[in-house]
Amino acid sequence: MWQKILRDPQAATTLSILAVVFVLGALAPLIAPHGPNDADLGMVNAPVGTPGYPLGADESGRDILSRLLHSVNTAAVSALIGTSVAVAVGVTAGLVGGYFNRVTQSLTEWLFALLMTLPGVLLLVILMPVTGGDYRATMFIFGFLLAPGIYRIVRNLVLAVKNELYVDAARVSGLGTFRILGRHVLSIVRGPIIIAAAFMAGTAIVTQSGLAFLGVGSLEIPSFGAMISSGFRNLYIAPTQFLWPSLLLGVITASLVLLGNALRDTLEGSKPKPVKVGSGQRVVATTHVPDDEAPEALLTIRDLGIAYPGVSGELNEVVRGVNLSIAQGEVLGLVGESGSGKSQTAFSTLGVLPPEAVITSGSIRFQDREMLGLNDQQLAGVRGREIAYIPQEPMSNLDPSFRVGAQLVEGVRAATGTSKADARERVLALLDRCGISDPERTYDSYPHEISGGMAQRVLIAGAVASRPKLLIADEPTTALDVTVQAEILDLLRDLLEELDMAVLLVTHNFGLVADICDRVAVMKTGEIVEVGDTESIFAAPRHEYTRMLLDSILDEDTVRTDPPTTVEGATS
Ligand SMILES: Nc1ncnc2c1ncn2[C@@H]1O[C@H](COP(=O)(O)OP(=O)(O)OP(=O)(O)O)[C@@H](O)[C@H]1O
Repeated sequence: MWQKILRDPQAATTLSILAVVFVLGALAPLIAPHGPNDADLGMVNAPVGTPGYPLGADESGRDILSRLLHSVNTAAVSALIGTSVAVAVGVTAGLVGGYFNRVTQSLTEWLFALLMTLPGVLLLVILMPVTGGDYRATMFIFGFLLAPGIYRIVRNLVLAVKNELYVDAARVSGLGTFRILGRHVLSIVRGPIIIAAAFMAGTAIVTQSGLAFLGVGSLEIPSFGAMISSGFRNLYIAPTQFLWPSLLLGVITASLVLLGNALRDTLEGSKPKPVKVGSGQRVVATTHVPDDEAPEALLTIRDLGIAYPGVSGELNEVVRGVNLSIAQGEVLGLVGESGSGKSQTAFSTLGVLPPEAVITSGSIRFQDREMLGLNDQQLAGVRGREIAYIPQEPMSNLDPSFRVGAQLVEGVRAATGTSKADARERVLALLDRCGISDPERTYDSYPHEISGGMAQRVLIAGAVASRPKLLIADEPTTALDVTVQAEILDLLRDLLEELDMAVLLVTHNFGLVADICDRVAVMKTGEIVEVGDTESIFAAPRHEYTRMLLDSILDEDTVRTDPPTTVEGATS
């Protein structure tokens, strides 16, 4: 995290400025020529450059440079107290209010809503008799007034994260509440808290200065506010008295705000981004590749390279020099171990790689049209119409807020432009065709009301609705149980015959490959190692890795006694 922050020019510059200012402040007792309150009546309103008074002296003959240096310390202490109290109170209440039961949630919410209604600066002025004018006590109270900002951030993040599967997994693995909060929840809120703390430090400094400007607090304490107030009174006699503290206060608060912005860019930008449809993909490749493919090829992938930036910005290729082609009506199986690059290859064809992905080389031609470099609008004309997609996890591809029918109708209307009534008829017929026994009921159901197998049938119905020329199926049966897998497989086989679609089938499942694929491409660590028709790949695999994959198929009739086969570079 620190490496990332320091590599950002804005963060590095503002951090350096703040470090220099606050170190000078800390050294004030050693380097300041005078005490902050040492007055010399002979030096009243001494101009800039007076010997011993480089920035001049104020209306009481006090050295402005010395007071500035000591004021930095007052600002630092104010920021430290205000921010620490806000973070401690806000984080604790946010964790408790977000994680525990409804009563605790309502109680903390009510308390913090009440806190937010209090008039901040006015309250601090009113409480002066309580604080005795001590700016530290004032900043302590101000920390409570800042806490709702942190509380809201933490509470919302906790509410979002507490029902995640990994938090459930931690719970069932026996971790106590505080371990879960510390390990799984606090790590999520850390970034946003750091960002908010930077902004709050600036707010605390400005508020303390504002109070001092108004004369709230001890006159003995050197502070930017008190200096600005004194300079203000002398504005026409000695304008620079007003300039120096204003300038330094401006530099400190601007640096804190810019630092907060830079932290937000670096820390929030570092969160893993989900795959986004329509986010476009960055292509740095020259997409012109000699077209030596057979004219009947529907999809031709040539020399495809996909990379992701590593921690220090270097590109790591996860797909290299991939060549594939699929003819009209052909079913091509793309097999390989987990992480070999199958899904990346499929996603690049659909134009849905994550935004950080970079296509480093190659070309993807679909029906003689180059797909790489198309913008989202151009891709939208192809996706869902001519190229359709069936995902691995059907449930996560259906929006839980809408009924199944409404989601399918939306897709059909976008692809075909038919009326709502026609689209409904078509969807009901498709659901029926895809083996859903009560299409009307499924049409009116929410995703959580149907089973995984039904959800996959729904998505298959949606995918084939526009009679696409190419279907990309990413492990379409993996998330389903064995009997449902067989039914879905039957359905796919029937639909392929009926619609004469080409299919790119990404799978681990050799049974599925043997059943419906005409040809197979085998991928290993980002490269295609073997391509051939299904029969010859099964009968006589040429590559050692293909043999290893085939040898790993479980045989139901034989009890395996041999040790697992391995090849260099393959993971188990
Ligand atoms: N957003 C990402 N950032 C960095 N690397 C990524 C990202 N997405 C995928 N990869 C890497 O790309 C490689 C190929 O991933 P891909 O999902 O294509 O594998 P796969 O063969 O489909 O695996 P599986 O069968 O498990 O889905 C993996 O090493 C993975 O770590």
